[in-house]
Order: sequence, then C-alpha cells, then structure tokens
Amino acid sequence: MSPDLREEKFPGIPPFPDSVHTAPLLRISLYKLLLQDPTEQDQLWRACCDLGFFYLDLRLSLANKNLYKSSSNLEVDGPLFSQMQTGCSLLEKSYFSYRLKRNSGMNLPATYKGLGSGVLDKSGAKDRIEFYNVSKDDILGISNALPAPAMLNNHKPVLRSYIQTSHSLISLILGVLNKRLQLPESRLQGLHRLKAASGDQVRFLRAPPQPKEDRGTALEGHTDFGSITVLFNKMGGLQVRLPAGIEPIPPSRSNSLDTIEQLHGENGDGEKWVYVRPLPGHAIINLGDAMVKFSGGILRSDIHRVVSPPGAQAGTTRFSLVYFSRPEDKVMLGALKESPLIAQSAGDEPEEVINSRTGY
Ligand SMILES: O=C(O)CCC(=O)C(=O)O
Ligand SMILES: [Fe+2]
Repeated sequence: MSPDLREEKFPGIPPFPDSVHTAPLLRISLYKLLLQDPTEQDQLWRACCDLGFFYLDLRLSLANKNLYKSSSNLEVDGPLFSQMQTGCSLLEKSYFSYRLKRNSGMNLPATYKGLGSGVLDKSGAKDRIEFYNVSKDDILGISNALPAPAMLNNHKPVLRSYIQTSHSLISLILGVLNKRLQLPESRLQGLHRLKAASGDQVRFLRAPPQPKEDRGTALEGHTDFGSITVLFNKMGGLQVRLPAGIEPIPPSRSNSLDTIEQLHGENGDGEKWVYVRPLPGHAIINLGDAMVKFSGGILRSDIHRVVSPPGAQAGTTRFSLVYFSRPEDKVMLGALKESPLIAQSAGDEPEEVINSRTGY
C-alpha cells in the first residue's frame, strides 16, 4: 500500500490498523466519471465485473458540475455525515421510545431492527447491530408518510438532498454499465427513476463495542438485494469475501494480539474474508443481486458482513449510513436480453423472473 493511502485517517476516531489484510478495492474518481473519462469508465466496469465493490472518490475540484455541491456534502467527513451521526445518537433516544411504542402493541412498519433481534447462524447467536430504514418514497412524497421518530421528521430536507444525490450518483454509474452492457440508451436508468415507486431506502446502522472476550459478527454475511448500494462509514468492521483469484492487500505491520483475523470461512474453498478500509472523502459502492439478474451474471454482487472493528477501533461505537437503490416496484427482475452481450451470457436456460418489490 502506498504511504499516502495509509495517512488517510478520520480525525477524532482511533486509526484503522495497518496489521490486518484489506480488500483491494479500486478507487474510481467521480470527477473523472463526470468528464466521461474512458480509462475511469474501464476501471468502473472491471470493478463491477470482478468484485462488485469499489471506492468512489467524491473529492471534486470542478465547482460548476451539477453533482459537485451535493456530493461534497456527502463526503464521509463532510457536513451531512456529521449531521447524520448526531442524528444517530439522538435516534438512540427515539429508538427507545419507539421500541416502547412497538411493545405497547401499535402496528408500526418494520423500519427499525433492534440490537440482537436477529439470529446469525444455526448456533442461535444474535446479531450485534441495530438499524433504522427510511423509505425514499416516503421522504419524496411518492407514498404516504410513515410514522417516524421526531428526529427524522426534523431532518427531512437533509434526507431529501441525501436521497437525491445518492440517486444521481447511482444513475451515473448505471449509465456507464448500461453502455458497457450494450443496452439501448438509458435502459438501466429507466428502471430506476427517482420519482417512480421503488423500495429505495436510507439506512442508519449502529453497532456498539463488543466485549473484549467475545468479539464476533455483528451483521451476518449477505449480498444486497437491490441494484446499487452507496455506503459511508468511518470505522472498519465491514468485510467482503474475496472470490478465489483476487488477493487481499497484506498488512504492512505484523499483527498484534488484539485483532485475530479469521481470513478463511468454514467452506475452505480459497475465498477470504477481509476488511474494507474506510477512506475519507470516499463512498464505498457495491452492486446488489438485481444487477446480477439484469446482466445475466456478467456483473457481480459480492457477499459481505460486519464484524467487530479491528485494533483500537474495537472500543468505539460504529455508525454507518447506507443508500440502497432498488429497481422500480413494477419491474420484473430478469436478464435484459435485448443486449447481445447479456443474451449470450444468460444463455437459453429458462430463468426465475421475480418482481422487484414482492420478490415473487
Ligand atoms: O455497515 C456497513 O458497513 C455495511 C452494512 C450493510 O452491508 C447492509 O446494511 O446491508
Ligand atoms: Fe449490505
């Protein structure tokens, strides 16, 4: 790893250690994508085919581009994210009253998942993360407003701008993939219109420190169900499972006893679980299962999970902020065979085509 990469730290939180393996995510520049730089588009395409995860560098220098203002707000250490972090700690309090209301029998939608309310594996181990989902359609007035804690209602303008900016980043990425997949003009973007009803969500996650003698998985391994996910976190803990053939970046310093890495999963098939190092000014982007379906398997949605943050970060509460995009509710998920490339990759086998919203 180059020294400049290691120096990229988030002020105010313990550093991500140099003693663990990390995922070799490509760094794609939003600035260059906006300029339609072909080399950058190539890199994006490669990242989406090989791993399905990459960094999007949001630090722009060109002031008059459309996305500039809102994307600089979206920087991981930028004003919006700090606001969301304050929001999250306020949310802790509203979580509590919200939970009381739920327990008192009110029929509220399942937008909140409490700490330890999910089971991780066959042993019955509990998850170690809580999250709260906010629907795009609710905030943009496409569906009826859902009951929500007061703190969220007070943040509707910033949520709206976050949703709009994340959505425009996603449209830009879809545009590059659309061309490389040899699809008709704006085909993918047309399945993800901002104003159409869809299951897009903003998610706030919070994982408190785990006891030293019992550190484990906080959120179990999964692939995202939707199309493209935009993820902001400042602390480590996110891990991706690298497919055979993609090697992790080795530690630059030998491991200390405080982080015991379990690189290999139970199946021992050569795949390795490695940390994604959070970088200031960058979003982490990953593809979901819908993109694998649309592309007839050309694009990849990689399995990932959240574990206890590595090294000195283990003692600090971890927050993350996610935007999940999904195809519009009416869309049926299947290979877009009007592209010769996708038709060839999908082959003639009949495939299971499911509805984007209902999953049937
Ligand atoms: O918190 C993170 O870094 C990842 C969360 C995640 O993968 C999810 O909510 O689907
Ligand atoms: Fe995820």
